[in-house]
Amino acid sequence: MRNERQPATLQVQQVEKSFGARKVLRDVDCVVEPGQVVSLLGHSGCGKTTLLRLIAGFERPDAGRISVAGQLVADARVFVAAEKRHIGYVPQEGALFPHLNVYDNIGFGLSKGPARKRAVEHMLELTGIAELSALMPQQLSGGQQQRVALARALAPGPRMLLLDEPFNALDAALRATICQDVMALLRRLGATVLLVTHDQHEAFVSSDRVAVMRDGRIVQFDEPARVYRQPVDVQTAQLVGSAVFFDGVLRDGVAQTALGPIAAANHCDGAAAVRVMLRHEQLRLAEPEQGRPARVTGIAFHGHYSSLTVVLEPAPQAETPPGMGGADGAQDGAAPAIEFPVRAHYPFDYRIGDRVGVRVLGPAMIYEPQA
Ligand SMILES: Nc1ncnc2c1ncn2[C@@H]1O[C@H](COP(=O)(O)OP(=O)(O)OP(=O)(O)O)[C@@H](O)[C@H]1O
Repeated sequence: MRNERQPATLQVQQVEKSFGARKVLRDVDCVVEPGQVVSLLGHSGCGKTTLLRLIAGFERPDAGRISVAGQLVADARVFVAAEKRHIGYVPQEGALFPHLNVYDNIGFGLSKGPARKRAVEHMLELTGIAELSALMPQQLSGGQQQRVALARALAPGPRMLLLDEPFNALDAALRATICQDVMALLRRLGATVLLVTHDQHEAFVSSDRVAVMRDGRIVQFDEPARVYRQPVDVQTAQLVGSAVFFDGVLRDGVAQTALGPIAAANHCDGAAAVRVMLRHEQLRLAEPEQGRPARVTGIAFHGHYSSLTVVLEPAPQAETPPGMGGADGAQDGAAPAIEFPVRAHYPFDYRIGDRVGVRVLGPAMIYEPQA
């Protein structure tokens, strides 16, 4: 950060928050280490902004504790005001002061004097917007406004930065570039950052850890790769990427499925009916004799890949896990046909009706069937 304040640890312990009868945060725990970037990822309404506002000091928790750099800032008795927490906050869509130019927006929270001038000029330089300094917010593009909002939050030298869906208002192409630039800048500064997003790609590329939120709880707090490969439950698996699910029977760490035996990526005890999750990239197309034989029943073009719907050919005497099957149902001594999409990358030359083989790469995540 610009001044001598060191990036801080954030500790959130058993925090609860309700608005009227509606419980918005339940037993929220997380620790963000100094200089770490952590994303809060979840569907709309799961409580992401509320958690950020509690940390910033705009709301009081009903229960639990929040500490910044080892200092208690909120619990049942203590409440340190937002301006005393030294936390930078970039709200959704920047929220610049419309009557102030860029220079004065950035300097808004600083006392007048040479130090303010130095800080604003440094921020203009750092965020690459020096030439915009005299312009009014309405004269700026969405991306430029985001940079000003970031410069304003960084100018007082906060010990932590909270970003609430800062790239939401930008179109897709600009969003990726601005996100990359801003996160690279924050990395150079060594800032502790909490980033709210509902875009899993943004969370993965930006963060050291991802906190997956659902119904006011953090259901998983992990490195991005673990969240993607070993999501704690089916909903988290679906939130962070596309997947194919099968029924199976688990025995000794191996799931018996219509695709054949698949090793379990997570620990499971005993033998049981289970739900098996494979990421799309774990399913590969091959010659029929080099994989589980199937037939192509549909092709959807997506640009850099095409999605082929395939129906597994009934396997004679296959060990059919309970509940597994498609519309055809089981025939005597044969597994039922089941249908799912497989991605084919360019170049490819598949047609509807082609016979293919389906191969599985790597282990699968195994869940309770009712999950
Ligand atoms: N001040 C408030 N008064 C009453 N209800 C509120 C208040 N703030 C938030 N809520 C409710 O709390 C729930 C969580 O809201 P929050 O803004 O934290 O969700 P979010 O995950 O950030 O959603 P989004 O991604 O849409 O911004 C919502 O149902 C919202 O209506």
